[in-house]
Parts: sequence; C-alpha cells; structure tokens
Amino acid sequence: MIDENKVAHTPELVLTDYLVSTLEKIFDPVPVPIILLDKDCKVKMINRVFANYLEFPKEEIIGKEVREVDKNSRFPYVFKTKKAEIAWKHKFENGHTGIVHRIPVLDEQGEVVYGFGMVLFEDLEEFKDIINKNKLLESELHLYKKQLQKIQGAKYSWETIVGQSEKMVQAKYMSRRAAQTNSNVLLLGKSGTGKELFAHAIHNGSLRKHAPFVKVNCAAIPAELLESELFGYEEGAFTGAKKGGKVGKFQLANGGSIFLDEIGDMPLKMQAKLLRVLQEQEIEKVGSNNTIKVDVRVISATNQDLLELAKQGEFREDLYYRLNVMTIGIPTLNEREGDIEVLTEKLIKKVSKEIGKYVDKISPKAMEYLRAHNWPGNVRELENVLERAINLVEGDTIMPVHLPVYITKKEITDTAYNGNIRSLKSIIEETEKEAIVRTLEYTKGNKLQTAKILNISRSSLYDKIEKYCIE
Ligand SMILES: Nc1ncnc2c1ncn2[C@@H]1O[C@H](COP(=O)(O)OP(=O)(O)OP(=O)(O)O)[C@@H](O)[C@H]1O
Repeated sequence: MIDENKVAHTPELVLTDYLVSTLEKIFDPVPVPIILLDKDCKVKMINRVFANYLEFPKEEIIGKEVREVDKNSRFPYVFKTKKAEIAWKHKFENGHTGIVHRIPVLDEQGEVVYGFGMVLFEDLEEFKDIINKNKLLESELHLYKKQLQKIQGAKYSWETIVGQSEKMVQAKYMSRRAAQTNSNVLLLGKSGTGKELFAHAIHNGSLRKHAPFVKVNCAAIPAELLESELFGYEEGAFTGAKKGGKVGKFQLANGGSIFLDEIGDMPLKMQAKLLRVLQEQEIEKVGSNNTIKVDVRVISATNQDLLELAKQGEFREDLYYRLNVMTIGIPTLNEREGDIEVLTEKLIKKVSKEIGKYVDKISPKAMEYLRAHNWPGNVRELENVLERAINLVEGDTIMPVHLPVYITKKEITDTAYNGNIRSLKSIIEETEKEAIVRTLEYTKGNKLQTAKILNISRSSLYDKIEKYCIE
C-alpha cells in the first residue's frame, strides 16, 4: 500500500531534453497512461496511450499547462499541498472517469521539482469489475475455508458445550486438562450425550488445533473397508482400487487429531492393526510394504463398557489401555441437574435460527414436561423434540401441545402402578412395553437406534416387539 503522506524525493534532477526524450522512449510503448509535469505544472512528457485517452494529439499536449489539457486536473493543488493523491477517482474533462495517482516529486529542500501522474484504471466500470471479482473471490475463499474446516476441522469449543451441572463442569474440567497433554483420550457416555462435541473441543483446545481434526465412525464403515479407510491403499491393491491409491484418515490427520467414534464396534482384526499403529506411530497402506510415520493424537468414544467387551473377548484389553490414557465420562441428561433449562434455551435459539423461525420462548408448563422426562436419547433427543416443536409453533412460544405425546402423557407410565394389587412381573412387562413404544416413537421406528438407546441387542428388541404385539 502506498502511503499518501510519503511523497517522492529526488536528489537534484534536471529534466533535460535528452532525459525527457529517453523517458518518452521508455514509457511510450507502455499500455498504462503516464504523464510527467515540470514544477510549473506544464506537461514535459506524456505517453501515447494517455494522449489517446485524453483525445488530444500528443504533440499538442507537450508544453501546455495541465489544466489546458484537462481543466479538472488537481495537480496544481497537489503541488501546493505537496501530498500525493493515491487511487483517487477522477472525472476527466472529456467525460472519462478513472482511478488515478498524482505524485509530487520533491527535491532535498522539499520543493516540488516535477509531478508524476498515471491512470490506474481508465474506466471506473473496469475498476468496479475488479472490485466485484475480488469480492466474489473473497466470498468463495471464505466458503471454501469454511467447507475445509467442516471437512477437516473441529467445529466446537468448550464455549459451545452448554452445561453448568456439577457433572458437566467436572467433565469440561477433565477435558481441558486432557487437551493440554498429548495423550490419547477415551470419551465414555451414552448415545447423544455430546461425546463428539467434547472431541472437537479437546482438539480445538490443544496445540494441534491448527492441524486437521478427522472423524471416523467405526460402526458406520463395513469391516472390510475400515482398514483402507483408516490407513489408505496403494494403486492396484485390490480390484476396484482407485488409480493413484487412496490416502487414509490417519495420514489426513497427521499433526492433528483423529476421532474414532464407536470404537467398541471396531472388529478385532482391525483392533490389532490399530494397536500396532499406536505403538509404532506409523501406518502401512493396504497393498504396500512401506511404512509411513504419522503423528496423530487419538480421541476415541464409545457408549459401551469396553472392559466388559474385553472380558467377552470382543475388545483387546491391551488396546483398551492404550486408548484409555485419560478417560472422561460424559453424564447423561438425567444426571445433569439444572442443565435442561439452559440447554433448552440455547437449543431453541440454535434450532429456530437453523429453521428460520422466530421462536424464543417456552411456556412454564412445557418446561415442566421437559424437566420431568427421563431423556433416554439425551441431548440429541432434546434437540429433536425442540426441532419438532419449533416447526409446529405458530407464535413465538413452545406450548405443551407442541411436545410429543410420549412426553406430555407421562401419567401413562403411572398407570402401571394403578390399582397396586398386581404382580411385579406384569408391572415390569407393562413398563418394558411402554419404554419400547416410546423409544420407537422417538426414533421414528428405527429399530437399530431403539435397541442402542435401550441398550439391548437388536434380536432381543425384535423378540419383545413380537411378545408385546407392538405394531
Ligand atoms: N452440552 C451440549 N451443548 C449443546 N449441544 C449439545 C450438547 N451435548 C450434545 N449436544 C448436541 O446433541 C447432539 C448429539 O451430540 P453428539 O453427537 O456429540 O453425541 P454423541 O455422544 O457423540 O452421540 P453418539 O454416541 O450417538 O455418536 C448434537 O447435535 C450436539 O450438538
């Protein structure tokens, strides 16, 4: 950027005819309009493109006072103030509007010896075009940066993790401490409690925050693809392998963090390979004998009891200890006293902004229902309930009528105890049926998710659905 307050200084320089004709030879072929004035504001040199722009024969301009050529010229003023005018909009006498520089050149005593002028953009439209293109490029860049961050960056920080309950404060404290170390972290918590949020925050709060954060859902990738997904493959490693091979998630996360979600679902064979990577800090692509050094911090998460899985032979105990250098337990929503209110307030704002509706209140009765519910699906369930409610609201307040029946008709469960004189078995069965019906309602009939939330196997869920004749 040129500083307008800094004018050009030159040691004593006489614009001899010889010098002027040399400058003319230099600047005449240059396609940028350039003009040189002597200390009396008379034109000493003008190049051809400038003369054409002013629509004057070049020879007629030389020796004229600048205002005889362009009566709007500010050069006399610039010579008076001795201050350069950089990138000024200027309307020439012939109607052209351009962007110009006017620079007075001073000698060592600070007196103007000559003036240098040039037209930066001959046409304002051209300038506007460049500005617009620049704006467009800037907004595209912004978009790509955001997308890149979405793909490989961490979105959340501790500030975005809502919760003031004792258990939540403790979890945040532990994760802040974990972030300061380079150790692997294991996040334990039921589905929808916010484990992923914590993984993002740990990465964002660590020294690795400027490097990638890469997420892998171990349960969502078929076992036979997991290895190439994690470690990549060489060209021709197997039929159907892409030309040029593929870079694995560990390599993508190099220098940063990898978030292995649902680690409990990782097949045993892969667990052995992961253990080797954690021990050696190097990976081997599928179909390659070469090793590649990687520096990655592993943050893993599960809603399963890994030690129990280890007892059953489904999870390697040695891997468990490798992953579990720091454990952070994320509490269920039920255990987070007082958090329903703050979360509800925050989520209403977030969801209504996403949906584009102006809902910002919840009635005391509706809030009471939310407080009384036991939230098997945790914060994710609360978010879904509020999203559904905001979609239904016509004013700006969520009322009980906007909440799902399974939340407002809590007394249904209470009927299980009505009459009292019933066998324990029938009470348990009725409660069990009720829990399944409600969870199916919440998951919109998704049996896999229902089984997960209720912490039972899918086959056991099917047996119970049949037993209780649930539609
Ligand atoms: N403390 C919180 N503050 C704000 N939003 C939260 C909080 N906890 C969870 N959420 C929101 O709840 C949803 C579920 O969170 P997240 O995906 O992190 O849960 P999870 O424990 O990783 O679930 P799963 O085990 O099913 O993968 C997300 O939309 C997240 O934004």
